[in-house]
Amino acid sequence: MASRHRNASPVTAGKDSPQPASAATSLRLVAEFPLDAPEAKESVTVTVRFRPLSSQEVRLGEEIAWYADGDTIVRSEQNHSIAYAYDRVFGPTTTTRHVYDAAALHVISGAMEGINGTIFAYGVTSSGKTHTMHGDQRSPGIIPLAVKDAFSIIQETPKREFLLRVSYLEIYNEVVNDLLNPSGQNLRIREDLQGTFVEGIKEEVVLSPAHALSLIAAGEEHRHVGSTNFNLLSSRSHTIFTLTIESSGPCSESSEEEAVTFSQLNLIDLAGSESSRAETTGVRRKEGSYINKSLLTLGTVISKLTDGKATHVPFRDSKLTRLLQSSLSGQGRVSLICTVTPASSNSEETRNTLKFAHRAKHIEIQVSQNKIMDEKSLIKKYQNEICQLKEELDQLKRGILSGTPSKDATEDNVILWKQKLEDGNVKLQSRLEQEEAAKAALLARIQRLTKLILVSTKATQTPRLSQCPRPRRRHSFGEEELACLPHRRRDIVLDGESNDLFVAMEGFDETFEVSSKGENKNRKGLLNWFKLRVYKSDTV
Ligand SMILES: Nc1ncnc2c1ncn2[C@@H]1O[C@H](COP(=O)(O)OP(=O)(O)OP(=O)(O)O)[C@@H](O)[C@H]1O
Repeated sequence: MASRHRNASPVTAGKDSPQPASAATSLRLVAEFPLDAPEAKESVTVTVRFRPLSSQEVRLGEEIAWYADGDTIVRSEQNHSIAYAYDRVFGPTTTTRHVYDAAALHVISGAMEGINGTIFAYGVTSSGKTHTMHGDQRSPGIIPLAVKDAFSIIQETPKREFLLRVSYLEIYNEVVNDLLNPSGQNLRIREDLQGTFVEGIKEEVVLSPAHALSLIAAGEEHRHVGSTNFNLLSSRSHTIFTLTIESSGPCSESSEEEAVTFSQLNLIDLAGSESSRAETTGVRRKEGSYINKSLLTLGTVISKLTDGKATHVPFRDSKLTRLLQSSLSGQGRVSLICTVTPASSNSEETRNTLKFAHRAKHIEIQVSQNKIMDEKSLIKKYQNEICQLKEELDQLKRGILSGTPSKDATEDNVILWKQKLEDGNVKLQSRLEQEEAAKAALLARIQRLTKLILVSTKATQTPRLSQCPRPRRRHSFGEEELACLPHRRRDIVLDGESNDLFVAMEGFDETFEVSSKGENKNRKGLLNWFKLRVYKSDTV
């Protein structure tokens, strides 16, 4: 698969400039799945995003220490010969949409085709990580933009069926907590042939962007956030939002052996690395030391991966690096967005971030499409069950019909049949009732399973849907678009039936109930705006 992003540009001169890339190490895990496409080598996409000086920094008379010199260079204001080069550098006025297009879009579209993807924001506290990953009402972040695009891609891909699941966790003081399930605390990280995973984490099948984002918003309620000297709403934990994508041809058309395409997209908002000036006492200091330790381990892992000689990479030294192991080992696309502040008071921290970013550029990754050949995939399980149930339903209907008089039945037969009933043939009556009940149960099961599988409505657009403007990636993430996405409703017509089935999003209202409870003062709440919109517009 062709690389869709730029390679590292050469670094400009300067005593502080990083050295040319050493031989990059690729420790790719062996994929369990057979691959039908040749693997392509890429490097991690590394971008740097400046935030503007805050009003407080302006008030304090802070000066600019680092600045974006064109599209790919970060330069020191004090010493112009010190400069670093990246795939892209975004100045303080760049919108998140712009960052998304350059740093995230290729990862999301790859994930929809079966290539694992990881995007993470790294930077000191208050440099703009959460602003970049989550965003706010005026400027949606990479997570909502990615979720929306994933559903748009499904809409643009007729003749393929998708199943999307999400999970959302935080690593707080080296403990993994499930943000979608408050009782899922201190979860264990396990390993199998496919890599590391969190045991017992809740995964929710999602039916629409609104559904997925309402789950994130609910999860945000549980995230650890606190006030520090530098940020009133500082993230005190790392969070990983995972979108698991399965897709395959439709059940009826796919042969038994057809593989399912499977991938995971990890969207990570790291807690900010903290300087010793950051404070503090008690809880905040403890949190800070855990955050720094895990980020230090991340830095060490990246150094080892890129120095070409390392025999041991200490993935196991922190929960964060353990969970990122397969991504950092080169399995799937990785995009690192380093957020920095131009402020002179943070000059040294910014330089450290820039060095970290530069090292990460030399990680080599292999891009390949994952396929599952067996029945492990959930989508295959559902598809097969739907086919089987439809067959059973057919048989049942044929059985019922054979027990009832046909149109062509002779008058004598009809009389005889009626006679039997009138004579109190209770057995036949109850068999009919039982079969009707079984038929209804089968139908209900088919409906429940079918609505979990997402398909493009392009081939079967109803007039109501086609009146809605088609979602386009370039639009802002508005209420109207969410309301008009096709995934809120799925019409299915079963053989011999003409049921127009409306999808009631099971669990959605319930989840929303939870997330729409009163405001949590501590919560960063950047997705709160979203919930309010959903509440108004998304009643299915
Ligand atoms: N690119 C930007 N444009 C405008 N405002 C920004 C930008 N980046 C960050 N900000 C603002 O700066 C403040 C701090 O940003 P944010 O909370 O995203 O930092 P953070 O890196 O996530 O911090 P922490 O690690 O402490 O959680 C917020 O008020 C945010 O709105």
